[in-house]
Amino acid sequence: MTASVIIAPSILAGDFAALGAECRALAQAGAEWIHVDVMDGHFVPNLTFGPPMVKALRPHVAGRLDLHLMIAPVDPLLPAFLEAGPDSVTVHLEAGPHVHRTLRAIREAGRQAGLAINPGTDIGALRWLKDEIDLLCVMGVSPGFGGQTLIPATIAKIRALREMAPDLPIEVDGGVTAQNARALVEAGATVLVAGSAIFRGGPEAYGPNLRALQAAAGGGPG
Ligand SMILES: O=C(CO)[C@H](O)[C@H](O)COP(=O)(O)O
Repeated sequence: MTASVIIAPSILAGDFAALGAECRALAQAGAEWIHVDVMDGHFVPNLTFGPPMVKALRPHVAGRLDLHLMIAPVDPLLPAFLEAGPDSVTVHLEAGPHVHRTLRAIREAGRQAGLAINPGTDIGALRWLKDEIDLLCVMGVSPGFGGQTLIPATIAKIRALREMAPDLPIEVDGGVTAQNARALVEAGATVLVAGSAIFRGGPEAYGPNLRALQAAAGGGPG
C-alpha cells in the first residue's frame, strides 16, 4: 500500500495573491494533486474560495484538482462548483441534508465523489455510503484552519475505516507532518493532504518538502 501514497498539497497554505503561480510551482515540484479547500464561514469558521476562483485556478492545475467543500447546505452551490472543473468533489457527511443524493449528483456529473468526516463523527455511516464514493476524507483536525495538530485518535479511526473498506482510497486532511505520515499510511491512508508541511520555506522548499513527506510516508513518487 505504501508504494502508491499520494501527497496532495493544500492550497489553503499558499499565497492567496498568487494562487495560479503556487499551483504551477507545486506541479513543478512534483505534486500530482492540488487540494482546494472551500470554506463558507458557516459550516466552518473561515471563508475562502467560491466557484469563480476554482474555475480560474483550473488551468493552472496540471494534475488532479481535489475539491473539498466545507459548506452547508452544499446542494445549492454544487452545480457551480461542478462546472468549475474539479476532478473530484468531496462533501461532508455532517453538512447534509441528503448526502447520498449529493454524492450521486457528483458522480452523475462525471467527477469522483468524496465523503469527508469530521473528527467527532462516528464511522458507521460508511457502511451505507461506501458504494457511492470514490474517496473517503478523514479529517485529522476540526476543519476550518491550516496549521493545527493532528488529533491522535485519527490513526485508530483510519485503521477501523480501512477494515470496513479494504480497497477505498482514504485521504487524511489536517495536521499531517513527516513525523506522523508513516503511522497514517500504516493505518490505511493512501492520500496525505498537507498544507504547512509543504509550504513552509517558500517555493524553493516545495520539492524538498514533498520528497521528505513522501519518504517519511514510506512510498514512492506520487
Ligand atoms: O482542510 C483543511 C483545514 O480544514 C486543510 O486542508 C488542512 O488543515 C491542511 O493544512 P495543514 O496541513 O496545515 O494542517
